[in-house]
Amino acid sequence: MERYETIAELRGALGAARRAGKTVGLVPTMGFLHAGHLELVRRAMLENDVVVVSIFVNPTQFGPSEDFATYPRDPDRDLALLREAKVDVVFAPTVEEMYPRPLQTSVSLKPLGEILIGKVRPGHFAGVATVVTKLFNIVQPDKAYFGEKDFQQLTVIRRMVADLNLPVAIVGVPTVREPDGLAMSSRNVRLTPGGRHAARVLSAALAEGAAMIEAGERDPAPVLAAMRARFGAEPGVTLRSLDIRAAETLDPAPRIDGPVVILVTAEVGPVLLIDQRTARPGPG
Ligand SMILES: Nc1ncnc2c1ncn2[C@@H]1O[C@H](COP(=O)(O)OP(=O)(O)OP(=O)(O)O)[C@@H](O)[C@H]1O
Ligand SMILES: CC(C)(CO)[C@@H](O)C(=O)[O-]
Ligand code: BAL
Repeated sequence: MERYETIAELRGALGAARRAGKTVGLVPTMGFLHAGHLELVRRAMLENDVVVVSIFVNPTQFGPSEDFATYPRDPDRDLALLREAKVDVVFAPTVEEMYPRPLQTSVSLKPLGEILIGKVRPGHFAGVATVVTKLFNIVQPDKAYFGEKDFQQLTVIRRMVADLNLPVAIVGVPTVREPDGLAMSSRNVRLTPGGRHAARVLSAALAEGAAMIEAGERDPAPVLAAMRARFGAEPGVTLRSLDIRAAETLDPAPRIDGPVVILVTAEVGPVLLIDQRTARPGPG
């Protein structure tokens, strides 16, 4: 496995692979790897000759009062896991390498990047879209892999790629979960034992909501009410947002007439968790 910190070194190595006719897959991450990331890596390794995993905690997608400084980091463990997974290339740039001077250029999506999580984290998706564009330009992958757990992020990136005709295929990978249903996330490590137990309510409420839709419920109101009641019965968790949206566009879904996604944001102590589940309306 090769590890590069500079864009020039990485480009040199990938140029040789590309001239040899090899396909390149990119898995962008912020490190502190878990089985969810490793599933993205596994998919990428099945579908490409060379796999690049980037590890970069991107400051521009964090708001001033968010957790950039305390975001969990463990580069040595990450490298050991990627070596064990037989990844070809790790790109782990410094902030100075990615942002040698303040950017005057950015990619932002309106309204897609400003709704839902974009409303709670102003500027977040502009930070994500811009750094992902930089990573695409640096690596020039044939395919790039993103988790469905960050459903709005995946939707933003698909739309950006379509709008700007970026020559990369986006692959969405289903959410990897703990045995009790909790979506794996780097931030789970910050949960107290009580918080970890309480956090099961996210996936349990999503399962209940999806089951109602699949059983034929076409009105979002009773689905949202049943899910809110579950959160209400779990004092360790504060529901921050709960939405049912059209799965492809994230447009509001006043009636459930096609595939939808249920999106949850909740606070467990100081830890902000997100989860999602898609559902197709069953015969009502
Ligand atoms: N449980 C999971 N299953 C599948 N993919 C995942 C999972 N968790 C994260 N990913 C994906 O891994 C990529 C890198 O995510 P990131 O490094 O931010 O990890 P994370 O666990 O989502 O961290 P965070 O605590 O910020 O939510 C993203 O495309 C993300 O959607
Ligand atoms: C896509 C990403 C690596 C961009 O910084 C980040 O938002 C993440 O880890 O999901
Ligand atoms: N996985 C999303 C990255 C973030 O929370 O900033």
